[in-house]
Amino acid sequence: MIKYKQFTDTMAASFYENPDLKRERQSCNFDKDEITNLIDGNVEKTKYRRELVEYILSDPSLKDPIPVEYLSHEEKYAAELKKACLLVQKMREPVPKEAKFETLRKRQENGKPLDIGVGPSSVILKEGNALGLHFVMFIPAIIGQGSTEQQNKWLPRALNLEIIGTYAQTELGHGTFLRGLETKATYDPDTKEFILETPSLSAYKWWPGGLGKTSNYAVVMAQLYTKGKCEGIHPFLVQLRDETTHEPLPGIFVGEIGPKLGLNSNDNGYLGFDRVRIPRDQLLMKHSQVLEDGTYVKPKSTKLGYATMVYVRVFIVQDMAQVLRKAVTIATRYSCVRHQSELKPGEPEPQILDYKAQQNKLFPALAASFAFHFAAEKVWNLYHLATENIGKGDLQMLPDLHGMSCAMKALSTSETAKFVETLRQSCGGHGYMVSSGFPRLYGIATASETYEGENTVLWLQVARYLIKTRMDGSGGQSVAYLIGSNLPDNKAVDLSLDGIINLFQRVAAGYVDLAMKELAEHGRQGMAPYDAWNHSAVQLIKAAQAHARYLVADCFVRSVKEDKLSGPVRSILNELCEFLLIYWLFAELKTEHLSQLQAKYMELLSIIRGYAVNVVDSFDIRDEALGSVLGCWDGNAYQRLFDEALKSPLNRNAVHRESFEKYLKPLMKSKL
Ligand SMILES: CCCCCCCC/C=C\CCCCCCCCC/C=C/C(=O)SCCNC(=O)CCNC(=O)[C@H](O)C(C)(C)COP(=O)(O)OP(=O)(O)OC[C@H]1O[C@@H](n2cnc3c(N)ncnc32)[C@H](O)[C@@H]1OP(=O)(O)O
Ligand SMILES: Cc1cc2nc3c(=O)[nH]c(=O)nc-3n(C[C@H](O)[C@H](O)[C@H](O)COP(=O)(O)OP(=O)(O)OC[C@H]3O[C@@H](n4cnc5c(N)ncnc54)[C@H](O)[C@@H]3O)c2cc1C
Repeated sequence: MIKYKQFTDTMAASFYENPDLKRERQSCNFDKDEITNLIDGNVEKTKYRRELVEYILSDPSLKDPIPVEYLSHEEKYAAELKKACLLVQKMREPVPKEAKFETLRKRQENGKPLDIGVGPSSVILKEGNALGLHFVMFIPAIIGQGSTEQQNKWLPRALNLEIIGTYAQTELGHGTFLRGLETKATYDPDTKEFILETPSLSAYKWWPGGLGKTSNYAVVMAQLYTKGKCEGIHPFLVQLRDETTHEPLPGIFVGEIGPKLGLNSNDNGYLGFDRVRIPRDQLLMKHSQVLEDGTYVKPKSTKLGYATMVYVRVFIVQDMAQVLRKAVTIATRYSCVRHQSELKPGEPEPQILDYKAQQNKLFPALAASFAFHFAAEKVWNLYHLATENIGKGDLQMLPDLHGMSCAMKALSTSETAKFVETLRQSCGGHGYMVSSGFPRLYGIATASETYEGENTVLWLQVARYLIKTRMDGSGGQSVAYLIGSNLPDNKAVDLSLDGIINLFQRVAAGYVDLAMKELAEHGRQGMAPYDAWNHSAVQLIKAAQAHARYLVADCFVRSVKEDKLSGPVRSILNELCEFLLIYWLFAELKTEHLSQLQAKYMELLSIIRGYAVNVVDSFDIRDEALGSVLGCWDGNAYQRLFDEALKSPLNRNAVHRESFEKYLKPLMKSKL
């Protein structure tokens, strides 16, 4: 290892706490645990999560020997898969009898497995993991699409990881337009089997997570043909690889699609079929069936086959709140310890956190992390209620669930991606380092804008629901304000939270009406409805976005009003809520309202400045989980940046001998 002049000794560094951070923490005047518990769900859940994270992090076999970024594509996959498998094994073993793991042990003694979940697994699996799709889509697809018999047969094996699966829907030629998928499953009544076929290059499945090398099964979405008729896309449970040798089965062409912008430990894959036969009972038959003679039994709604996507859209909102909490923790702590430039002439360089322009970059993201947390809770509850009703044959809530999950998925992912980039910029040059943690978070946020429904496409689904509601009054609870007499009144702007929510409704309703006008105008000019829709897309998307902001804002306001909060935490959340609402309104309002809100916005910047560091501390993210040299709890950013740089293989020797001798030296010695 090459030498550098050392300024901090290692022992001293382990007791270090940056004085600026220390000062902020000493002036904390609220109970940080209250916010931690709020995010976890309750005190018991916090205790469980903390023990689980400690349990995972204290295992040396789950640590990365070197940062994964220095590994090759192949090594990255192998290293992260190894950790994922060891983690699953660890969760099955009895927890040692140590006081610090008491909650975990009791849980096991009560016959409850240790549930890894999103948060704890992401503590060590940060680059997208090959088993993720198995838990997030394969198992939910069996539950949501399989009959009771099918669930009894397949779920225990999947839950035990005797089989590992993915969700194979997207094809090279089609991702958004599901009716255009080409993979065929043709029923053969003689053998009582389906024959799976990939009829063209564009029909190859392309993208599914964990498909390339890891999965031996998949839920495959294919066009169902029976009795010579196409009945549309349906889910089939298909074995891809031999359960012992892991070799692909005959007629299966499977592989990995190569490096991506992020999530590179996940072996996203391709898949083709050459007349692969599967038994009839591997069509997942909860909602529709093919009888032995080939008779097709229709579902109550063709959209029930899309339910796995709805589930994951809901899941993603929760994931985005988590990504935002990490990104804003990094940027806020770093802004507290970083001093730059001159605020008052001749005075010492201030903390960059004191610049209003910097606060304007950080605090909207801080507030939004709470907004998406509450939105995720709400849409999660709605999902469970709607699914329960669907189970009883009542599909009434389906359109509202679809509208709400699309709106919240699209807003949470697009805002998170934008905020992560702004937060990266807020850390100047150091934010551009991989060791800052931002590139990984950006990789997740931008992928989420595309997967599980590309955002533009989801905005247009929301717009379709808004326009329909405005026209025939048929929509559910989330769009009730657009129906006839419920329309928000045009009273003067009132700056209470309820007043601002009323303003959000007015803005959204205004955009919906503008879009309707535009559609009608195109119609009058003789355009066909589908052409008019295409020509009005810009306005329609604006309406959908304003509606989504209203939905999330409304959730935030309602959650802040709940009486379980203490006075100090309630006022912090109240201020953050008001602040975000004003921030979002700035994007929508005309100048006459702006000056009223501008003063309030600037006042809130100063108030939030007072507690921002303590609020991000209360997110309670361990340094190992944050994965950022800039955002560590102790604020020792420069030392950590340096230590991380020294891990670069280029620093093993003072001279990179081979390239110097072979290329640099001859170049420098050669004459023109
Ligand atoms: C040790 C390891 C431990 C691991 C532990 C794991 C823990 C987790 C780890 C990490 C956490 C990470 C969290 C997130 C991970 C996520 C991973 C995701 C990976 C990605 C997967 C994918 O991308 S899968 C593929 C997704 N694809 C899509 O989403 C396609 C998008 N397209 C569509 O949805 C449809 O085609 C579209 C809706 C756009 C149009 O459909 P179409 O049939 O053409 O319908 P249309 O004519 O437009 O409308 C008709 C009618 O139907 C209504 N409708 C449409 N969709 C729905 C629906 N889903 N539900 C209800 N109704 C629907 C629509 O509104 C219309 O109604 P009417 O107006 O006619 O009334
Ligand atoms: C990291 C990652 C993981 C993924 N994992 C999986 C997985 O596990 N399983 C799986 O099946 N798939 C997976 N996918 C695929 C993903 O679901 C699709 O990429 C996504 O649904 C978008 O579809 P597409 O790629 O066909 O884009 P396209 O639909 O071709 O979009 C291209 C452009 O066309 C626009 N467009 C398309 N249709 C319309 C329209 N009607 N109106 C206006 N504009 C339109 C879009 O807005 C976009 O700008 C994954 C993708 C990524 C990036």
